[in-house]
Amino acid sequence: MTNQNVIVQEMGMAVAAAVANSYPCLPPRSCGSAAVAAASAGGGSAMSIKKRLLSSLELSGSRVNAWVESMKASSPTHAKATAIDDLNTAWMRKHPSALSKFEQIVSASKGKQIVMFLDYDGTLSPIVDDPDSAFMSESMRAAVRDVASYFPTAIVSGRCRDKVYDFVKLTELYYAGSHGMDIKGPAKTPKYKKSKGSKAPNHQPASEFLPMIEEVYRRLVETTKSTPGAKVENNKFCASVHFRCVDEKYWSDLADKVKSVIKEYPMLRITQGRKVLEIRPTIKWDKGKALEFLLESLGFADCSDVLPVYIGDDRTDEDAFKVLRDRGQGIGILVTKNPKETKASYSLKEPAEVMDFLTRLVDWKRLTLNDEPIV
Ligand SMILES: O=P(O)(O)OC[C@H]1O[C@H](O[C@H]2O[C@H](CO)[C@@H](O)[C@H](O)[C@H]2O)[C@H](O)[C@@H](O)[C@@H]1O
Repeated sequence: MTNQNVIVQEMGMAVAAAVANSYPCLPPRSCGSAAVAAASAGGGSAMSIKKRLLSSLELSGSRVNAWVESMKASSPTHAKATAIDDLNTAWMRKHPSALSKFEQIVSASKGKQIVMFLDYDGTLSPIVDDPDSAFMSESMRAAVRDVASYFPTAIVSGRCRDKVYDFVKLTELYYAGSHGMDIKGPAKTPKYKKSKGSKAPNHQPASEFLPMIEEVYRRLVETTKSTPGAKVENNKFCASVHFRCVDEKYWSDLADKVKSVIKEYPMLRITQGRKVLEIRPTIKWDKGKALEFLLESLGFADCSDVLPVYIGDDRTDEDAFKVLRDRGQGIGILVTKNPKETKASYSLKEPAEVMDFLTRLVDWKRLTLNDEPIV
């Protein structure tokens, strides 16, 4: 892994840089400079120079338009803004808002059981500097509780299961912590009708890595303690090294420190999240596998009458979006304010929109249940 691909960049910055680099900086010399030269050559007062300059510009007709367009394009702010707008529009066409396409989404669920999968950080709680303070709001908790009373609902997080449970505090949910490597079913029996063949899903496919992760966590804490702002989190079956509060000038150095520890553990790999490096076992298990495992445990393996809906904001959620694409089943929704390469079909801008979406889903479900004939 090179320094470049371990240094974490949020996508918006990368897009802006690409846009800035792909635009010319100067207008064509011929139009503007010819007009100025003509004006200066004639001599005279500032006013007459301005008049002649204007008439020269008027006379040039289409060339003037070209110059103005070129000037606009060369203005860094305008060029960037226009190009970013174009990118946003094209991206939104490919990944429309799940709120504006709500009807389309619910009509895809006709005759199917929705199963809801929710990432935690950046999806149910806003991104904050201190990972220990990433609380979810009471209103979000209420929305998730309501959703879980109608649809099987799982939280799928990079955090260890206990920690994410401490934030969410809802016993009726399924939890898949450590990027899906620690799965547990609801402590409280959910209200919705369970499907035939569903079984309690307790699964820890990376349990033999526990001592190794513990050791690596301690070594990472030791190795990174000299980097101001660095923070290492023990997520049980994986560890996270946070860059968010580290000055960018130390990012390469911090990434090197992480690599120097991990190179001694060939059974571990490094993946990237939002200003975080995640150290995890090389086993073929991720959020996508967790989604498949949960669907199977819920009795929906190889079923056509299920509609998994996965909402997440991070690179690690892409494994789940990919599974949905490959199955040709379900709906992936990426939470992002900036265009990003993704396998998700829809988007939402931020956790507040996620809450709106969940609330609308519950309202829609209540309405459809009221519409059902009483027998
Ligand atoms: O799968 P997730 O539930 O999204 O967990 C992924 C990581 O999320 C947390 O880190 C991120 O959120 C922090 C709090 O907002 C933020 O400070 C950090 O920069 C983000 O990367 C969590 O702390 C990690 O352990 C998770 O792996």
